[in-house]
Amino acid sequence: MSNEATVIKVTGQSANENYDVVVGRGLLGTLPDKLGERVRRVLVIHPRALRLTGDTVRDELDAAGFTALTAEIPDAEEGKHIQVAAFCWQVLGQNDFTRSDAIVAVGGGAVTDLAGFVAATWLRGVKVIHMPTSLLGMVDASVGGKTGINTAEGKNLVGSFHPPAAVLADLDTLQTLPKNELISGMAEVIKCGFIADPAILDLVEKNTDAVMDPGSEVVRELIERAITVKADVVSQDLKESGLREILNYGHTLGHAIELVERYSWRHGAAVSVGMMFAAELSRSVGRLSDTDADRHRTILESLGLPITYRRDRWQGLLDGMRRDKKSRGDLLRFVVLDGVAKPGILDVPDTSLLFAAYQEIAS
Ligand SMILES: NC(=O)c1ccc[n+]([C@@H]2O[C@H](COP(=O)([O-])OP(=O)(O)OC[C@H]3O[C@@H](n4cnc5c(N)ncnc54)[C@H](O)[C@@H]3O)[C@@H](O)[C@H]2O)c1
Ligand SMILES: O=C(O)C(=O)C[C@@H](O)[C@H](O)[C@H](O)COP(=O)(O)O
Ligand SMILES: [Zn+2]
Repeated sequence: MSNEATVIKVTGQSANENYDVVVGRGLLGTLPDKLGERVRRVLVIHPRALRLTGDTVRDELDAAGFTALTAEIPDAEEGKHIQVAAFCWQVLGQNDFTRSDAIVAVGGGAVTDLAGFVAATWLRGVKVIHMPTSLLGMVDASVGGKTGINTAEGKNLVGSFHPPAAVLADLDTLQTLPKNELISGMAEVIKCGFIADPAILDLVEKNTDAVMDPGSEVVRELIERAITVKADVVSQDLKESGLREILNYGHTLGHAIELVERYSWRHGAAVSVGMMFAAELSRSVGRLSDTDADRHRTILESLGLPITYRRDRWQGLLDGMRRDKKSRGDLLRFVVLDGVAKPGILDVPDTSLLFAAYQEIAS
């Protein structure tokens, strides 16, 4: 097992906005260096479930001479709420955080999204470093600078682009991650396989047992490959003016399912059904072969990810999908595939096409 850290580089809009995504073990000791010399105060934001880890990070920073404190926030999507951001702003204000101070996010994607949003908005932008502890957080949420919170109307409807100064993905933290969370993260890994890196799909198909072992070399390779896909895309198109939309494969329906289910579904599970839908849509308009569409079903099912959704929820899903960020006026837009690693966009002015594709995955 390799103890060497892997560094994947993300290129920003200017040289001082470049940052490293470090994948390895025992990375906490490298945090002070990543924060840099100007930082004095650090707020470590973590969920209740990771109190011990958050406290360890704070103590390490204290020992390194920083003034560090923690903010404990509600778990999972409960944390991506305006009132939670307001609580963090209050802590920052009451502790005199200046523009040269910093935030460290310790947790899954919900924490990095919320902490990134707080960092983007405090004094109009302070430094944030992400220490993702879930698979999904490592391969997706901590990279690329999308930050956000949910509103009653939908997922991630408020947010901004605020890239981190560094991402430290410590593989050891995955040892305590519940299995369903590992599986959820695998959905985003597989998404990267379908949109850009077919080797990911081959690895998952050939190593079904090792994929479920967070300590395996296969999981490490999958993590590094998925981060590389994301880093390449966001380095070219940070603000989603074109290419970055491919990272939204499966998310138009996926986010609508999360909303309809009041966030009781894991993000990756919803994206899994969303990818099935996008594949059926791609097939129905003659852009994706039967073989490639069916490959979605077999690979997602092999990991225990859901591939169908309730027939009676169509209208609610359609309402949710209209608020997707890729929509333009009344036009719904979907990321589709013209083949594996050949993503494209489908404009859908007529929802009957969507309904027909939905019948293929409705249960
Ligand atoms: N900004 C982006 O580009 C981006 C990309 C993908 C997903 N997201 C967002 O990320 C969120 C999903 O992320 P997630 O799946 O990590 O969910 P999450 O943050 O809700 O974490 C999932 C659960 O795992 C727990 N957990 C995390 N790490 C753990 C560990 N090491 N040990 C034990 N428990 C642990 C959490 O406390 C939580 O209960 C969604 O809100 C999604 O919208 C954002
Ligand atoms: O980074 C991106 O861009 C993505 O689309 C990655 C998605 O996996 C992620 O869930 C993202 O938060 C969705 O973004 P949104 O713009 O649809 O809210
Ligand atoms: Zn996602």
